[in-house]
Amino acid sequence: MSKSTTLVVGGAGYIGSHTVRLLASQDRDVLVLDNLVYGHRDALVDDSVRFIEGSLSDRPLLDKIFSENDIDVVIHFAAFINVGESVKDPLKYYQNNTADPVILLEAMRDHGVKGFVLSSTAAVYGEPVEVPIVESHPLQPVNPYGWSKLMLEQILADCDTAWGLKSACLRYFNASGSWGDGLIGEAHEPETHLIPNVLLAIQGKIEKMTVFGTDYDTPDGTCIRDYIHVMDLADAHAKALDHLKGGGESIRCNLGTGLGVSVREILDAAREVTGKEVPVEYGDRRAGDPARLVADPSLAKEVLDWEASHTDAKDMVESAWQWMTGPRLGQFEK
Ligand SMILES: NC(=O)c1ccc[n+]([C@@H]2O[C@H](COP(=O)([O-])OP(=O)(O)OC[C@H]3O[C@@H](n4cnc5c(N)ncnc54)[C@H](O)[C@@H]3O)[C@@H](O)[C@H]2O)c1
Ligand SMILES: O=c1ccn([C@@H]2O[C@H](COP(=O)(O)OP(=O)(O)O[C@H]3O[C@H](CO)[C@@H](O)[C@H](O)[C@H]3O)[C@@H](O)[C@H]2O)c(=O)[nH]1
Repeated sequence: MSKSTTLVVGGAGYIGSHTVRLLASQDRDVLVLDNLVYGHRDALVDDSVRFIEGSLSDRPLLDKIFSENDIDVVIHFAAFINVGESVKDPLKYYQNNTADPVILLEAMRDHGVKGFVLSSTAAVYGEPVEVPIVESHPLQPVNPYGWSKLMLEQILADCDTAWGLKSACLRYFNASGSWGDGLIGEAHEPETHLIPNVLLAIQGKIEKMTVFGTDYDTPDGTCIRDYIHVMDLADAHAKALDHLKGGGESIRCNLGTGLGVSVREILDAAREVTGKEVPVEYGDRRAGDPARLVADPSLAKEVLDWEASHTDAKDMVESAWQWMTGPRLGQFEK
């Protein structure tokens, strides 16, 4: 297998920085492009990783990058990720998550780069008609964020037909946890995700966390999600990279544990891990939240020989807590 360069777009973000660190630890040549709108330069902890600050829509910059490097696969993490914001400001999402990546794809086509790994999402399925969710489940997103990703999946399929672009669309469920040494972890601003908000409330960094809805048709009335450890996601990207470098066909698969965990179960896990009470209030449902999102992860096992190694919700919470109490206290400087 050749040691060509992997371009990681959005590699200074949460999932990207963990994947970049894993790839670097495997002695792979990695170049990160990130405009740092939400990412952190400090999240790239390996000196061997080259970094360029810039946007995926900057065609002259892309031409320079593809001309000067022997890039065979692009891993594309860069996107806006806030579902609620996508409902209020859909064009922001369609521009950055769907339209701008077309510029990246045009540059790839023109420079003969034919491998693409996409951060897709469980949001492409919308309100599930059957759980666990298999990849053949109807694709009916219920928000612009989900549509922005689904449209990009379709664009990738069309590029395969037209010029042989091979893609791996990885539909993540709920990313969580950290590298584990406190140097990198989840640092979204604003933070909307459940596990970090629970831990921020425990630390007193936010006054309290709100449970969005207790009247769902689930055993304890709160929403059920499939929490997948960020290191398992990173591992799946390494495997997807090998799949594409080895001449594999385009694939689309779920990345989850296959296990559903409720919001209340996350609160219990947080109490157990930290030994502290969670300052919590019980509020209304958040618009657009399906009651249950749980992956059937068998296809990923079949096509990538990948499966989650962390399956206990307590592990995910403990790992997030390690980041928030580690040397950087859950914060990047820049
Ligand atoms: N976090 C989750 O639970 C989750 C679940 C499913 C899918 N995803 C997808 O995974 C990907 C990564 O998510 P994350 O949680 O790491 O988000 P993140 O915001 O931490 O990372 C995204 C990175 O992309 C960069 N970026 C955004 N637009 C850019 C542009 N135009 N040019 C260059 N860089 C740009 C940001 O600066 C940031 O560093 C996203 O595509 C997201 O939709 C995330
Ligand atoms: O302060 C909070 C935050 C969340 N929740 C609930 O916790 C669950 C998980 O929410 P969150 O952590 O915000 O993740 P999701 O909304 O499930 O979305 C994540 O997971 C999806 C895939 O399942 C991806 O598409 C999204 O990008 C990613 O943000 C949901 O039931 C929320 O209602 C709360 O009760 N209180």
